[in-house]
Amino acid sequence: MKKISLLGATGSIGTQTLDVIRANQDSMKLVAMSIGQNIGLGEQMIREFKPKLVSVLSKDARDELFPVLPPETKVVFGEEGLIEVATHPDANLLLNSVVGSVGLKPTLAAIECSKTIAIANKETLVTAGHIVMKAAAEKGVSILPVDSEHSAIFQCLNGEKKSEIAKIILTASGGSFRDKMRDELKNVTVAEALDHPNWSMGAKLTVDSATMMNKGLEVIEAHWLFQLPYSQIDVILHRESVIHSMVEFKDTSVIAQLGTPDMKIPIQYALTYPDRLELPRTKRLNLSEIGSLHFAEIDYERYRCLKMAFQAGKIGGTMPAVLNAANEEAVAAFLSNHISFLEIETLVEKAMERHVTINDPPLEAILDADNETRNAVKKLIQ
Ligand SMILES: NC(=O)C1=CN([C@@H]2O[C@H](COP(=O)(O)OP(=O)(O)OC[C@H]3O[C@@H](n4cnc5c(N)ncnc54)[C@H](OP(=O)(O)O)[C@@H]3O)[C@@H](O)[C@H]2O)C=CC1
Ligand SMILES: CC(=O)[C@@H](O)[C@H](O)COP(=O)(O)O
Ligand SMILES: [Mn+2]
Repeated sequence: MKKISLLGATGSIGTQTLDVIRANQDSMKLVAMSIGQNIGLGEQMIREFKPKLVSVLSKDARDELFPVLPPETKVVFGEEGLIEVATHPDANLLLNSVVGSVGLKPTLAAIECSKTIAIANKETLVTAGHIVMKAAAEKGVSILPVDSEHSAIFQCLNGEKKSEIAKIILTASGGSFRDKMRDELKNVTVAEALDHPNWSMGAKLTVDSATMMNKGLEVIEAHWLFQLPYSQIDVILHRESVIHSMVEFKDTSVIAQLGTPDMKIPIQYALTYPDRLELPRTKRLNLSEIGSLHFAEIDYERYRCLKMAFQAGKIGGTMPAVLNAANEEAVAAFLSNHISFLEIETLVEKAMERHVTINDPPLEAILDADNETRNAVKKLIQ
């Protein structure tokens, strides 16, 4: 039985994870979960899945939720609450689908308690991949990818030798503005940015997809998950999001993983690995219906966030945490209409320029870099 702690239950990945658990109650059980501010949806979920422990964003939210819940549900809050959910003694697997670098500490705490990690929260590996992977290796804990590209590569690598990989190739849809020239991006709106051509996802990730910072975060995530240098990680534009990523081997052979753009596929695979279960309500891939698949080279001047992410990854140390923190603040400011779309990349660039990298940083140095960067970016926005 998979006994699951779920962080970010009310989000896009969280709700789809609960769909998978609901359909597989004979082999999966929700033990603990966290929500943010969506108390209404959280309450419905608690009534349906009856987790023993729930974490909410704030003490006020806990006080609002606590009286309406069954007495056997324990409600906690804040950063400590996320850690309590991630380390619940009855759980054997953490699915981390909270958004942002707030996901890092709970992941590390769960590894310490020897839980299997199904990781959707890409910011965990972007900010502290070296610490997370080392801790997981020491504890003998598996880190199973949920992100569609990383799940694809994980599936392509099944049984293959790492020494025989030439490169991994992440596919990128190009996001909401892929058919616009760079100077057409000056006045784009939040609503336009949130209109992703292929995937339905949370707001932050949908904007990241439009700037291609998402692909940049995924490049860094792949570097840590598959322990490959950046010279062996490539990105290609692929409009349809049908090929979720590929691996090219030394002998030029390429293995790709395909499927309809439905996150329930990689979520369920992470929860059932190494087995595969039926996924009844997901549309089967019909290539003759799709007709043709398209590919194009990335223009790194058009997608400067992707270029900066490669730079941050290669610099290493605290720089990826700075890239990520600046991006989180800038995207939040764009979503609340305080800055324009193109200012996102300008703010990330300024944050990277002002930062003096600390190599092989301990966790405290990463958290400091994250915090300092957020303050600096907030000042630039005022
Ligand atoms: N959506 C997708 O298809 C994919 C997502 N991912 C990654 O998975 C993660 C989640 O993405 P997604 O589901 O789209 O995001 P959503 O914005 O849809 O959901 C985020 C979840 O985190 C909660 N949350 C937000 N901020 C905080 C906080 N400060 N403390 C505690 N909880 C918080 C939200 O609570 P509430 O809503 O209640 O406020 C919600 O439950 C991201 O890292 C993303 O990059 C990776 C691949 C695909
Ligand atoms: C579904 C998923 O994994 C997202 O992270 C996806 O990668 C977004 O697609 P693009 O960033 O390619 O637009
Ligand atoms: Mn992805």
